[in-house]
Amino acid sequence: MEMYHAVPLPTPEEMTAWDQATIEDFGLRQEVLMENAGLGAHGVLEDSVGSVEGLSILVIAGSGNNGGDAFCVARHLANSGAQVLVLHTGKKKDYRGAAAANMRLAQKMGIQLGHLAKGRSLLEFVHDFGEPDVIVDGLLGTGFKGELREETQEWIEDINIFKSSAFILSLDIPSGLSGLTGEPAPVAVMADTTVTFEAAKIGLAMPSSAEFTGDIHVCGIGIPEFIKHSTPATCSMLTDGVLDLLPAPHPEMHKGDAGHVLILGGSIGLTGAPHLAALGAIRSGAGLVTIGCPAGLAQEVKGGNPDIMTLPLGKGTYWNEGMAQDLIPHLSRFSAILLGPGMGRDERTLGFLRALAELDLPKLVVDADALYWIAQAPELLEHLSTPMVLTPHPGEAARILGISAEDVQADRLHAAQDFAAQTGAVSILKGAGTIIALPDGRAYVSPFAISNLAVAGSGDVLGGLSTSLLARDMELEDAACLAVYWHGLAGGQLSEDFPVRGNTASDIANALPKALKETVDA
Ligand SMILES: NC(=O)C1=CN([C@@H]2O[C@H](COP(=O)(O)OP(=O)(O)OC[C@H]3O[C@@H](n4cnc5c(N)ncnc54)[C@H](O)[C@@H]3O)[C@@H](O)[C@H]2O)[C@@H](O)CC1
Ligand SMILES: Nc1ncnc2c1ncn2[C@@H]1O[C@H](COP(=O)(O)OP(=O)(O)O)[C@@H](O)[C@H]1O
Ligand SMILES: [K+]
Repeated sequence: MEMYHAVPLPTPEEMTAWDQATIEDFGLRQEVLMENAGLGAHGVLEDSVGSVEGLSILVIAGSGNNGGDAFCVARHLANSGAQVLVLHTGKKKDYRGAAAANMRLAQKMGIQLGHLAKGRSLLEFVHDFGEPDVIVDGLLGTGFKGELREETQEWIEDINIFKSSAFILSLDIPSGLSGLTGEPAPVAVMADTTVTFEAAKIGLAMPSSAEFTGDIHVCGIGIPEFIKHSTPATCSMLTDGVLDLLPAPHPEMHKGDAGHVLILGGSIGLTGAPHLAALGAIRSGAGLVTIGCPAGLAQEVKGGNPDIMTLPLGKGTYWNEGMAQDLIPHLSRFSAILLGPGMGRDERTLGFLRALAELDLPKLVVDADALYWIAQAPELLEHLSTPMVLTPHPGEAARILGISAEDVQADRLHAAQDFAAQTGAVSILKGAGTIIALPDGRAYVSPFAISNLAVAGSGDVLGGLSTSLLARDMELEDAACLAVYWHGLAGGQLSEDFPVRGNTASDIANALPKALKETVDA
């Protein structure tokens, strides 16, 4: 997929590599990058709070380059007429490079400095300086890893005391937040606005960071595009550019042009799941949609919906090995298969899946109980040799990875990447900030965190939607990205109509076509 459908989300390491290449290979000095960062942050602050003239601004400068940015912003704030106190956590003699240069310039301008040394509290300084109108947080940037040192944790807690009375601007990232996982370690500054330099770091795209970052502004600092392209970030955030991938309908098309989706799922008590998946496929424009299920459940699965066809398999109400044989004469009619919604956990189902895996299948989306069976019988994956998209929620991913769902959630990006590497399939790790991970390590993050999508059957709709895109001959990666984004847009629309939730999964399916009304050119 072309990268203009997504914006880069570098890891802290990748960002450092861009900085280094810019400074060392390209020859743009670090002072220039820092100046751009400082000026940009000053601009973002004035856009947020208006003129800073006469405001009391407390600037916290850590001992690394994030602190250097802070000294630089302090200079521009003082130039704009603010009353500035910079509290620096490093000793003056310990600053290095561009940070040291900016510290000296701030000093030359006569800006008031205070040494926030280990054992000292930020509150002592506030006592003398007065309550700040604004706090600029340049304590820690992307150079921070691991757990916060005790004194740093206390300083962060002190900054947060002013959350309700002062405007807090974090430079690059709220201090204490991991640029990789978006998790506090264990506390982080609660900013009103974060100005992040050149590109949002991957951690800032994780939903867990939202309560700390406030609004995020990305401010270019002059890293040349060719450097970003020659060492691209492994992760990126999907944008609505991904909607351009949707094949445009043709006035003279016939239903066969839009693919025939087969959904294999349904079991006693779980007949709604394949039905909802069918709605997801129909509402995203599949030409034909058929549910294949145990014959005894076909009527229930169809649920009286004339838009859904059924392919009754076998005789009873359970999946079994023989049904794979029943399927053979029909397989050539289908352009893509969704495997698993509501398929159930009866032992005989595994026999069906084993026999199915030996057949020549079209492209597959594997979800729900099919993922459960893959965790029980991992060799299924090797036998299913067709191109596949796997769509686990954190519990399903955990079962296949052999870790807990909490472990998955604690570092969703790595879990998604491990899952894709282990299964060799394009993988959609569902949940707020859904991640699409590819076996080569690349990953896309969805910008949507929307509680209206957190309803039973929402994943089935996504499964049907993903399969309908595959059925239209989209590449796996493109189909997965578009499906996740489109599902998110539908959720966004529902959040306007149902502000306190209460929508159903069918509502999500039904919202799909209209969700594109504003964004796709007719
Ligand atoms: N490298 C560059 O060329 C540029 C860097 N920039 C800024 O520089 C930042 C990265 O700078 P650095 O790599 O110097 O790192 P940081 O300034 O983010 O952090 C390094 C400092 O954090 C302290 N630290 C590390 N782990 C800690 C822990 N567990 N508990 C408490 N303190 C800890 C260290 O003592 C060290 O002094 C970016 O976030 C950005 O703000 C910008 O100025 C743009 C250019
Ligand atoms: N808070 C949220 N923000 C964005 N998407 C969400 C959120 N909660 C759930 N979702 C999405 O809703 C769907 C839920 O799927 P899943 O967990 O498989 O449920 P089910 O099996 O009931 O359909 C997934 O696409 C998931 O990404
Ligand atoms: K910071």
